[in-house]
Formats: sequence, structure tokens, C-alpha cells
Amino acid sequence: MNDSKVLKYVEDFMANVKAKNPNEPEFHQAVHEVVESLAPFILENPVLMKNKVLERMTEPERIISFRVPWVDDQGEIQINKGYRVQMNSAIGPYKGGLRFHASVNQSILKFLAFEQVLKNSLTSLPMGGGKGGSDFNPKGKSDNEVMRFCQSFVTELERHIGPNTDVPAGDIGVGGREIGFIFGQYKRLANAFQGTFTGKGAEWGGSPLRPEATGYGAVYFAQEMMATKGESFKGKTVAVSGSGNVAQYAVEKVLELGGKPVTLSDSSGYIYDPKGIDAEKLEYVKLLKNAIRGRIKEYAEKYPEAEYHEGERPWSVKCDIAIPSATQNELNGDDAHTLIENGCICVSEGANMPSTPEAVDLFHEKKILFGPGKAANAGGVSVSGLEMSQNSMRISWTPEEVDEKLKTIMKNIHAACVKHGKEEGGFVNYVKGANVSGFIKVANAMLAQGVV
Ligand SMILES: NC(=O)C1=CN([C@@H]2O[C@H](COP(=O)(O)OP(=O)(O)OC[C@H]3O[C@@H](n4cnc5c(N)ncnc54)[C@H](O)[C@@H]3O)[C@@H](O)[C@H]2O)C=CC1
Ligand SMILES: O=C(O)CCC(=O)C(=O)O
Repeated sequence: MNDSKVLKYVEDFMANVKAKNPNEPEFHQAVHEVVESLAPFILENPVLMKNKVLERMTEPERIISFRVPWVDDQGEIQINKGYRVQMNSAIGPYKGGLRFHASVNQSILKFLAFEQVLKNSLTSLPMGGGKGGSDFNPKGKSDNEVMRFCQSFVTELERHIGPNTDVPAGDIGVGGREIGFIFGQYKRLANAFQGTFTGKGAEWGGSPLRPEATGYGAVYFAQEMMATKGESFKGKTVAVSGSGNVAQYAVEKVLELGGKPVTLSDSSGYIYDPKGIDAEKLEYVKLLKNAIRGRIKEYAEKYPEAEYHEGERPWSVKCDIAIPSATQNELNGDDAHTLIENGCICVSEGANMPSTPEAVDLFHEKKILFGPGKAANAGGVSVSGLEMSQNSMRISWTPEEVDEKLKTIMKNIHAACVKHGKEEGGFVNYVKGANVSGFIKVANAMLAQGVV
């Protein structure tokens, strides 16, 4: 394919996306990466151009935005913004998490929803893509405040979702506690016990291993990538960022596979434990973050062998494998350079779009193993898909059954990335592989369903 033709296609496409969606840098970033990967494929398939498949895919089917009023513990009225971006339903009901974080805005939710469409397609399960959330900041709020906020949020959202319409789940700031409050209020409003949310508790319709699935999946994906080079986790030093749901279970699986996790972080800084974060220390992190809701620096107060670095990210620590699991754009070009200089051979994204475009370019240039979020972190939504199946069939699989299915899905996603991302000389561009493979299924469904 002629390079200048490809460049022109990408430039024109992005100019249009930017004009239609001004001031949405995260959305532009996510779309740009996909358009770059897909341009040669689309140019070779005029039917996709004629039917404006990618143009339609980058326009959400619907965005719901609403007021979320609630009363704090002092009796003050608080008002937040709530959103649900229903991006694409060509292959199934909208599916994707809810994010509660002060930084949430339409651009961030559109980037997440767009990524989710391709990710969900990669899982091979019948799920469309969506994402939602609020600029509500759960930090420092009491359980009662979080409950009142969740009840107000879902009171508005209820009319737009359903088990065959849109099935939300957790993301940053939305874990088991929040899904419990949301589901409880939803059940009252809908007057039905149904699988409209995933990430539910084990005793009330949740799937075994849903909490573990994203972190475990990111490690399984890294394991698959490393196996292509005859490598494994055994004896490898691993840098993990974040300390929430994804990070905790990534560390757990790394330990199980014989690796040595040495870092964790939150928005205030990171800890480096040169002796390694072992199973007992990980239990403390779970208590600290999921129950006490404290800061990661308390790890270094409890374990004096660890260092705490205020206001920094963990990428200057020497490691073999990196699993960024906090948030978008947390690993930039300089960080990528440092990681590679320090001998890092594999990056598996637990978070969504944690690496900036400069970082991704460098990983590709230096030909290290790089698994983009939409492939590497797809384990979470995959087990959500399995939760939907169990709810529909009114059955429960065992943790072993779910883990087997999760492993198979991650293996298949890896194989699909290799199939569509292998370049001359054998290097696998997993970004291209994930984008092309995820796109084909959604595009075919859209072509079959006409101009909708
Ligand atoms: N929970 C899930 O099943 C899935 C989550 N993801 C992605 O994984 C990432 C982490 O999500 P969760 O672990 O679920 O959330 P969480 O709320 O459990 O944890 C988020 C972690 O990221 C840290 N963090 C948030 N903002 C930060 C910032 N600006 N700088 C540094 N650290 C920051 C928090 O301190 C916390 O440790 C997000 O990108 C999310 O979209 C992706 C797939 C599924
Ligand atoms: O399990 C889900 O539906 C949400 C997962 C999610 O938000 C993600 O994959 O980023």
C-alpha cells in the first residue's frame, strides 16, 4: 500500500474527527491510533469506505448526560455530572464499565467507549461497547455518601439500560461496594432481579473470578507474548503501577507464576520494594486499598525495606516486565526510553491507554513485546460476558471453569493479534493486530445491518 495514500487518509479522517469533536484530546488520541492501524486495510476494501463504516463507528450511537444531585453528611446538596456513552451495539448490548473520578468528562468516556467496542469484539463474546461514569470523587467520602450518590446516579440511568440493552460494570472508583449500592437501587426501580450489571457479589449473581479477571488476564496475555520468545515470568522482576483492582490481581498472578513484583502506585506516588511484594504484603495492600481506603505510602511505613517516591511514577525502576495498571497516559516517551534502557522486554497494559503515542512508537521501534490495553486487559470484560451468560442461564460456574475459559479467551486474543499484526521479519505489532481483528467483526455486522 502506497504510504502517502495511507498518510492522507489518516490526516483527512482525523481532521474530520477533530472538527466534529472539538476539545476531546483523549478521544482524538484513541481514534488516531486505530485509524493509523486500519488505514491500509480500509483502503484495500472499498466497501468499507463506501459504507463509511469507520466514520459511523467513531460517532457514538447515543450519549446520555444527566444531573446527579445528592446530599452529603453535612446536609449540603452536591451536584455531579453523570454520563453513559452508548458507542456501538452492532454485535451485542452496550457493555463497559462506569468510572467515578474527579477527572471524568465526555472526552475520556468517549475514548474508553471507543476502545471498548474493539476490545469486546476481540473477546469473541456478543457484546457491544459503552462506558459511563461521573466526575464524583469517592476519595474521602463516607459509605453513606457513596451510597446516596450511587442511588441518585442509577435512578436516572435506570431507564436507559437493561440486560439486553446496556450492561454497565466497574472501572476506576467503582468496585464491589459501588456495584452493590447501584444494583440494590436498580432492582427496586426495575422491580426485577436481572443481570443488568456485572461485577456483582458472588452471592447475588456475580461470577467467580470477575474481581481477579482483568489483572489475571493482563498477566496471561504477557505470558503468551513472552512464550513467543521462549520466556516466562519465572524469576522476572515486574513493575506494576496502580494499586486498585487491576494492579492487585496482576501482582497476585505474577507471584503465582514465579515472578517478583516490586512496585505499586497511586495518584500521590509509588512504592519500590526491592525484596518483592510477597503474598502477605499483597494482603496488606488489599486491606489498605479496599477496606481502609488509605494511600500507598502507608506500605512503606509498614514495610521499612520499601522506598516511597512522592509525586513520581514507577518506570525508572529496573524491571524485565511492566504492567501499567493505573490510568491513561501514565507512561510517556521518556518513561518508555528508561524502561528499555533498563532492559525491559515486555509491556502488558492492564489499564486503558496508559502509554502515550510516543511511548508506543518507541516500544515498536525497539521491537519489544507490547500488548495494548484493548487486548491485554480484555480479561475483565470477558468474565463480565461470562457473568451475563451465567445470569441468563441461571447457573454458576466454578472458579476453575471460569479460569479455564478466561485463559482460552486470552490465548485466542493473542492468536488473533499475531494473525493480523505479524510484520515482515516476524515482529508482531499487537496494536495493529488488535485493531484490525477487533474491527473486522464489528464492521461485518454493521455492513449486514444496513445504514443505522
Ligand atoms: N476494573 C476492570 O475490570 C478494568 C479496568 N481497566 C482499567 O484499569 C485501570 C485501573 O482500573 P481499576 O484498577 O479498576 O481502578 P481502581 O479504582 O480499582 O484503581 C485505580 C488505581 O489507579 C490509581 N490512579 C487513578 N488515577 C491515577 C492517576 N492520575 N495517577 C496515578 N494513579 C492513578 C488509583 O490510585 C488506583 O490505585 C483503568 O485504566 C481502567 O480503565 C481495564 C479493564 C477492566
Ligand atoms: O466488565 C465490564 O463490563 C467493564 C470492563 C471495562 O470497563 C473495561 O474493559 O475497560
